[in-house]
This record gives sequence, C-alpha cells and structure tokens, in this order.
Amino acid sequence: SDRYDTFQEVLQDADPFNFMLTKVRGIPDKFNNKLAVNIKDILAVSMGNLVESAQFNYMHDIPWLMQQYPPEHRSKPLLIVHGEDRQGKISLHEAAHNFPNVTLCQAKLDMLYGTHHSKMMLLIYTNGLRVVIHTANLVEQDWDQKTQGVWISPLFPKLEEGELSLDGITADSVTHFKRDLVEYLSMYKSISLMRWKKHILQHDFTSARVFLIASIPGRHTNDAKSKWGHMKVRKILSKQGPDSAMVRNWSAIGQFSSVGSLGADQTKYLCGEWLQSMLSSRGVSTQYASRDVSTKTLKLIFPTIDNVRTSLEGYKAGASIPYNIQNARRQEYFHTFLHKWKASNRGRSRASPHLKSYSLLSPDSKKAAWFMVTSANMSKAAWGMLEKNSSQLMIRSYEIGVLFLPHLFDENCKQFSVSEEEKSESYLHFPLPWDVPLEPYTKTVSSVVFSLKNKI
Ligand SMILES: CNc1ccc(C(=O)O)c(C(=O)O)c1
Repeated sequence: SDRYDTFQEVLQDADPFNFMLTKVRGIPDKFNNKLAVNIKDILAVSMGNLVESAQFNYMHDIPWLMQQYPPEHRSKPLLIVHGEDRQGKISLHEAAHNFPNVTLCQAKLDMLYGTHHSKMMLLIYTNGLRVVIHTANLVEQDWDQKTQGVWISPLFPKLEEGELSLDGITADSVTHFKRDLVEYLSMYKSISLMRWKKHILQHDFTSARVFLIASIPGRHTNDAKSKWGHMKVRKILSKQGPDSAMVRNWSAIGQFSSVGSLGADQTKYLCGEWLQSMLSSRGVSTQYASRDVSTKTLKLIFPTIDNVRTSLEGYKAGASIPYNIQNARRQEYFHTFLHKWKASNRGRSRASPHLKSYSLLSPDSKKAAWFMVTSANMSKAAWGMLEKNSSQLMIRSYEIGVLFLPHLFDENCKQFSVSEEEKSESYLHFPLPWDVPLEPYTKTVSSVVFSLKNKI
C-alpha cells in the first residue's frame, strides 16, 4: 500500500537505499507519502531521543530551524557549521544569541570564491547516531515546493567501551564510510568538530552501504588527490564501479541547480576531466578522447525557462537556479548537452529542482550502473580541477554526497533497474528523482534559465 501511518513505516519502505525526496506542498498526497520526508519527520521524537545535533549548511535561518525540532528537543545542544564571515557571521551570531543551546562553527574558506555548501545533519540519540546528507538549505522555502534529495543513514549503534580502539577506525563498513566521514570532519581543524569526530568513532558504522563523496577546499596532492571531489569518484568507480565492457556506450547523467564557468570548450574540463571521472569503470576503460564525446555520452539536466515559469513557485524559483548570463555566453557548447527537468513519476515536474544528482544510464534508459546525490553543482569549485599537469586537485568549496553502487546492496547485482514500467524481480529497483528517458532542450541558449538576478 502507499499509505503509511508513521514516518517509521515510510523509512522502512525506503530500505535499503534510504534515498528520499522532500515533501512538496501542493502535489497529490501519494507523492508525499512514499519515499518522501520533511525536516520535522527527520527531527521527530519517533526517530530517537535526541541528545545533541549538528547542522552543516550554506544558509541557516536559526529561528525557523529551531521550530523544526520538536519542543522536547529545542533545548538540546545544537552546533551550526557554516561558512559565513564578516556581516553574515555577525547576523548569524545575533540570531543564535536568543538560543543558549546553539553554538556556531565557522568553516575556514581559504580558497577565493569557495562556499560551505555541504548540507548534513549529525544526530546523537541515547541509543545511537544517525547521519543525514541532503541538498536543502535550512530556510523555509528550500523545504516547501522544491525537489530536494535526502539520504538518511541507518541508526548506527553506540559501541561498547571495550570495542573502542585507541588508534585506527573500528566498526567501519566495506565502503569505509566511517573512515571517510572522520577524515572529512578532521579537515575543518575545528575544536567543536573534534568532539563530533569522537562521537563518530564511538559508533558502529558497519551497516553503511554508501560511499562518501565529499569536497574540501584546498590543493590536494599525492594520495589526497583521490580523497575528494571528482577524483574520489574516479578512484571508487575504477576499483568497484561497473565493468568497462558492460557500460561502454552508457551515458553519464548530471543534474544540478547551478552552473560554474567550465572553460572555453568541452574538451578542457567538462569532457576532458570531469566526464572522465564519471565514466570511470573497472577494467580496460576506453579513455574517452574528449573531442569525440557525443551528447550521447553525457546528458545534463537543468531547468528551462518554462520549467521555472510554470513551477509551483513561479519565476521566483529562478533565484535558486543561478546561471550567470556572461558565463552562459562563454560556454554555448554546454547547452548542447542540456535536457529539461521532468519528474512526473515523483509528481515533481513543477517542483523546481534544487537537489544535485548524477548517474550512469544504459542507452535504453532502463538501467543505472550507479547513482549519486550530493550538494555539488556542475562547477570546478565543487568537483575540483586538476592543476600542474594533473599533480594536484584544486577545490574551492565544501561539498558532501553519497554514491550508491548495486553490488553493495546485492552482491549478485551489477545494475539498478530504473524503469518505472519494468520493475523486474531480478534487479534492484532504484527510485530516480527524474523521469527517464530524458528530453533534450528544443532550442539553445534562449531556453537556458537565467536567474532572476539577470532579469531585474
Ligand atoms: C553561491 N551560493 C550558492 C550557489 C548555489 C547553490 C545551490 O545549491 O544551487 C547554493 C545553495 O543553495 O546551497 C548556494
């Protein structure tokens, strides 16, 4: 049945991927029942007796956020991890001043134009710890009528005293999710996050079946080069990704809500570097000569003007899909890869997309070799750019996401079934946020959304 009485039932139904979309005001109930969640569900008492939490994000409306916690939890310690400085930081401290349980942690942004874009909740309960990695800012309009992605971890039980090791990571999963999350938190070099690192270490993460894909600002060299951004994706896919032979003519899919400056032509960054990571696979992977990458090999999803105009929010949705007009004119090649936003299977064709998702799709659009949901938009700042003859990866922003590989959920499974029509028994069905097959743009730049900022 698609009727669930409690969110616990919704969560059980979401097993084993636990990948959901945020509830949308104004669409039929059935699309807000199954595989849908709102922030109050995540913070509800039924999820556990909260001890303390941490909210990593780009935008925090603190009074609004406090109202999303149930009354019983509003006085529990809350750490807000942000990237604000100067006036933004002052405003945040003023807003936090009224809530004695709230402390702030300013993530250092050493790279120009970098942002603290990561969106994650760490929730400590009396009986365990939960990680939520998502794509929504902590402001009301991000949770109202947009399409946002949310991954809710299993409840990670607390380790017994004796199970703790003084060095190294115990009770990790085969995806090394715990090791990678600890390393991500360490990179902030913040005292308040040292505490949270210890909390992570004290819990049993063996049930985590996703890979952590994160970005940390900086110039990463040697082993660190493959710990972050698109090079982490390249490393995982080349070791544990699909067989090269199976995915030879499959398409990389990128879906995002903002676009950076990607260079003068596609052979440089988009297809010459970033796509090489997304098309990585096990075995002899044909290094795509980036000039012969066709629009078959790479399909990008970005809302058209019509998508925005007819969205539930109307034109103001454009404020969250910034695409700078000067930028767009410098990279007209980008628009040849673009496809419309369509999500009728999830009842969200009119819920403007703010999630970011990536996948590798079969030519018949019925199978996926992997799926990723992340805060990372289609930009060098988010995914990183190789420099100095590919000896270092330069990243500007903090980002965080999770990667789903079929064999981690069923060792005999090499592909996800993603077709709504053929829900075959032999394949695991993965709930995509957007409709397949994808629909290409009919025109070029004129249909590309320019944020309202460029209109006014
Ligand atoms: C420069 N600041 C941002 C640019 C893009 C986005 C996005 O996610 O589309 C966000 C955000 O919403 O976190 C912030």
